[in-house]
Amino acid sequence: MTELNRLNITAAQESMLKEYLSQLCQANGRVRLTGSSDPTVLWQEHVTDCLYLASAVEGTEKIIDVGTGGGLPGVVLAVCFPKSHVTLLDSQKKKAVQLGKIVEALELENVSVISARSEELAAARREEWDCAVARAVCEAPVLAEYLSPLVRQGGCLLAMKGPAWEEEVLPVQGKWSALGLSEPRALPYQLGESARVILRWDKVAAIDKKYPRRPGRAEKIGWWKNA
Ligand SMILES: C[S@@+](CC[C@H](N)C(=O)[O-])C[C@H]1O[C@@H](n2cnc3c(N)ncnc32)[C@H](O)[C@@H]1O
Repeated sequence: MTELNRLNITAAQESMLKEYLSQLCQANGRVRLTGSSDPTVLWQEHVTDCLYLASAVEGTEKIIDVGTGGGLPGVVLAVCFPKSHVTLLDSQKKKAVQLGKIVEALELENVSVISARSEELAAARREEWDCAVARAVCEAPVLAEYLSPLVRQGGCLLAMKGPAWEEEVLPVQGKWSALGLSEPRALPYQLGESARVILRWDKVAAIDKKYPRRPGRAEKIGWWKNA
């Protein structure tokens, strides 16, 4: 399999991302937005990681980052692609409030911050985005149920995953069409010592009207059990 490359950024983008990390560390003192508050660790393990995703979404107009927390990967994508519009979504209001302040301080005009669960947003703004991305939110099958109702037919879903990704997708093999999706494709890359992948599903058909289900149903009753 061909390895994914990290997106090359300009000096101006690098300096904006460093400013983002500085804002993130300050905000972390108010609300826990990310595990580490060390800018070097955040750069090496978080921003660098998201730059691999960036090479997979280049050219996409409307992106939504579901479960964005402190803005990862969405803020990195917004800095890399000023012509794209990036929606940052998190169910925790206190995180969204702090993230809104970071976005304002960075003067990022191509970003919206929304506090809601993905199921609520998808009910109101069904299949509106070209691409939905997520990092460290939940296992792939549940995540796909969150993301698919937000994405238009012809768009794609991208999930950043560690080495255990195969265990997550195996039980659902051959069933993804129930969510209007192709079988997932793994785009591998290496982050330091860690073998990682971006899982990509193409949205090949409109999703059934029963999705999104009510908030919380996706974790309780796996969609694939009846598919
Ligand atoms: C572990 S954090 C990951 C944050 C960030 N993506 C990162 O890589 O650092 C997961 C976030 O997903 C949010 N989340 C979980 N399920 C969600 C849903 N259905 N809709 C919106 N946000 C959700 C949580 O509130 C939490 O902030």
